[in-house]
Amino acid sequence: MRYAHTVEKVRAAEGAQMALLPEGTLMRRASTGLATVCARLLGRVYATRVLLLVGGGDNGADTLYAGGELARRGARVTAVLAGSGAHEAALAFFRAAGGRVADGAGVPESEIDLVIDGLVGIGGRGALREPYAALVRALPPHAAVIACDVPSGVDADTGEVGGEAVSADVTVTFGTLKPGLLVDPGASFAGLVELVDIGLDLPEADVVAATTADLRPPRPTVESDKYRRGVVGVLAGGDSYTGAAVLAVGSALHAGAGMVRFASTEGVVDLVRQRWPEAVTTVLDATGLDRADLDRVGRVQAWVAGPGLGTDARARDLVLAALATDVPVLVDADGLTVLAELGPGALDRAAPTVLTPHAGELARLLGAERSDIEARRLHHVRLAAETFAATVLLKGSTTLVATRGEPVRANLTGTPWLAAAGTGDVLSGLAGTLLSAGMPPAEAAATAAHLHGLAARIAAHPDPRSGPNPITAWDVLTAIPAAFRQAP
Ligand SMILES: NC(=O)C1=CN([C@@H]2O[C@H](COP(=O)(O)OP(=O)(O)OC[C@H]3O[C@@H](n4cnc5c(N)ncnc54)[C@H](O)[C@@H]3O)[C@@H](O)[C@H]2O)[C@@H](O)CC1
Ligand SMILES: [K+]
Repeated sequence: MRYAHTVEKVRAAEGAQMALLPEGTLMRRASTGLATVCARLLGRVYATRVLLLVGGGDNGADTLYAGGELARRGARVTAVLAGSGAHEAALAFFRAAGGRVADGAGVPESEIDLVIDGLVGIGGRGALREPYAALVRALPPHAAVIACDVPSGVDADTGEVGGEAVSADVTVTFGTLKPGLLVDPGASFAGLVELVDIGLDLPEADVVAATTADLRPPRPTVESDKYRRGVVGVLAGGDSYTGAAVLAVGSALHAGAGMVRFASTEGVVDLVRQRWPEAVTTVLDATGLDRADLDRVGRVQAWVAGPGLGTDARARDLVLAALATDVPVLVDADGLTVLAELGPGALDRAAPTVLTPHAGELARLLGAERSDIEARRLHHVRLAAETFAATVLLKGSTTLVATRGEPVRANLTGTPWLAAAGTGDVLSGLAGTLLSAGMPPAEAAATAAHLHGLAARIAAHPDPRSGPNPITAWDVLTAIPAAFRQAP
């Protein structure tokens, strides 16, 4: 598991440690950790050319100490002092180790093997100001970049990027991850995140991210029968869209459902039955549906409502019927459009509800601009979980899952190829199956996102010796069992 804490919690934990330790101990732990990762990335330190971007705060100080350690090992290290002042002791250490300070305030025009970004860390506020922003723009495009603690320009608490930001290959972060390293857009600037333990004693995390080793997908035991393993009901498809139903049902089947019950209009039921004879299907009327109709479909342990459902009266009736049951309900796609019209009051129910919007759907649910959702993903996913009293899975390059009173879960798997039609239907079938197996809603949603991202990677990158290939939602669906094999 990876844990991220807000700046406030980090500062409190640092303060508590600093009161116990000789002055400068934490900074030396941090900078030695940073130098170690830099040396590893360089391979051979001697005679390499390293450029430091040094801000006026302690982030710059860490960078000067790390640069000094590299200079001692024979690297040619040049520091650009970008702030109005620099940490005196760190600068003295750097010079004594053989480090050079650049004459001008710009990026020197020499060859560079590695840039260490120490402009701002957790003390950064708002968009990068000049001259810092100009330095970031002037960085050579092909140099490897290691960010100290946080890529400068990324808000450590939120991942928001208000202007110029350093695009790092690796971020070496201290004590704990910061939420902005796990949440987009910040996460996409952080590259690989390496944690240096500086001995902080931290409270509960604000954002967490599971590794594949942390996954605990439900597995059948000798006592399991199809009912106890989980029966998932799928309400999907309509006159306009039929593929979504086929994908959601197929995904639920591949994710290990004991049984998938599917209900829709006759044409869609025919299609699903042809493709998935394993599914148990029911034809429902097009009008006047309510909870009694769902009872007729049969007992389920969770409902998935929405993929390809349309947004007409029938869709609304079906969503409301599912919400009127006493089992967990996942609302996706068209179901979310229907829900945006019904409002949060429709989710006043005892059993858990999971919503799986992309940024556009969440914008409709919250009455916000899509661009604002994308710029402030952490804020909006939390707001949605509060407003709708539901578990909210916000899709995107890093998917987030929020539930009231719990840390937000960030997903680390996936591939840009996943941005393809139908992959959302696959995710909802998968998450619905995990819900029906009895997983708590946030864990079911996060585990589904993780497996979905793994399946996409397996499909897009079947051979590690060659590059990735485009994928369809169908490829993701059929790779779900392979994704399960990677979990412990
Ligand atoms: N506090 C501690 O005990 C430790 C701190 N450490 C390091 O210290 C860093 C925090 O240091 P500071 O609190 O000094 O803060 P930073 O060094 O992160 O940033 C503060 C400086 O950046 C400037 N600044 C803030 N926002 C800016 C913007 N948008 N544009 C331009 N300049 C901006 C401020 O004016 C100030 O000079 C951590 O990120 C980490 O690197 C580590 O050494 C571990 C121990
Ligand atoms: K930095």
